[in-house]
Amino acid sequence: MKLIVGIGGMTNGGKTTLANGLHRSLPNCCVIHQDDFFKPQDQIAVGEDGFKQWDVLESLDMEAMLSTVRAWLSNPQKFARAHGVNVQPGAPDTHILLLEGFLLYSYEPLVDLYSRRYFLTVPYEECKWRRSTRTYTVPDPPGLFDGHVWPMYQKYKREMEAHGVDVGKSLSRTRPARRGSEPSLSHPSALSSALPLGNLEVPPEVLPQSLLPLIPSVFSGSLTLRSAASPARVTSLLEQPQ
Ligand SMILES: Nc1ncnc2c1ncn2[C@@H]1O[C@H](COP(=O)(O)OP(=O)(O)OP(=O)(O)O)[C@@H](O)[C@H]1O
Ligand SMILES: NC(=O)c1ccc[n+]([C@@H]2O[C@H](CO)[C@@H](O)[C@H]2O)c1
Repeated sequence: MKLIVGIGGMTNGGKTTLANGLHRSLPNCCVIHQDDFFKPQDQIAVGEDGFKQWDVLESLDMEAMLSTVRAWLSNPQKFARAHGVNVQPGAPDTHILLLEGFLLYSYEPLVDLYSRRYFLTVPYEECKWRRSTRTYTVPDPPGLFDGHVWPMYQKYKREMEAHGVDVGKSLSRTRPARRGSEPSLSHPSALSSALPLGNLEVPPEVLPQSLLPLIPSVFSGSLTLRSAASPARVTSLLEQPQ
């Protein structure tokens, strides 16, 4: 069985931290980071506002990202080996691909491939503060967060909601797969079924509390937290009733 899990959401919501933690904890698990598909700096348009438009879909080479996902789909074992992931001989024949990024659900060819979509958010103030502590390969110019990053986040989230892209739900009950979409996962109704993956031990600092109720429905087996404390600041669309 092949599972593609989206770890999406706003900038600095903790996506990379969570994806890397799950990647370390799960067997036969690969991760693809959307940030690795930014176009070169000289191809990033400058908007009327004077800012380089890093936070729009056109600034990412999404065709290249889709090709990488297709390579995994066509042969997850080979993909895992090529990316230094140990394929565990005793583990069940389940392969997981984590896609991590801030615009995961806005690119039509990918949107129906997910078995599960997560969307991590934190409040505006927390996001702005975290972002101010980060230095990207191209550092943020003054005013970028309020002038570009936050408005684009709101725009894409509104569009995602308008298109009915559900997050945090078993996708066998949500959008039907587009006919003829290639590649597709073999049996959508099987995607939300329990997977015998054995124990998943996740340190609390990488697992927001709000994700706890949902993780076991994707990754069965037992979920162990190494300590009782867990960051509580992460809020999420996941908390919407299903
Ligand atoms: N659960 C958490 N609780 C508190 N802080 C966290 C948590 N997860 C991540 N952080 C902190 O938030 C910041 C951003 O984390 P991370 O790089 O994982 O976010 P991201 O969503 O991948 O961001 P970006 O997409 O902009 O690269 C880091 O400083 C990290 O230490
Ligand atoms: N990774 C990069 O090259 C890069 C350069 C400039 C800005 N960013 C920011 O990354 C975030 C997504 O993780 C976006 O909000 C970009 O602004 C990334």
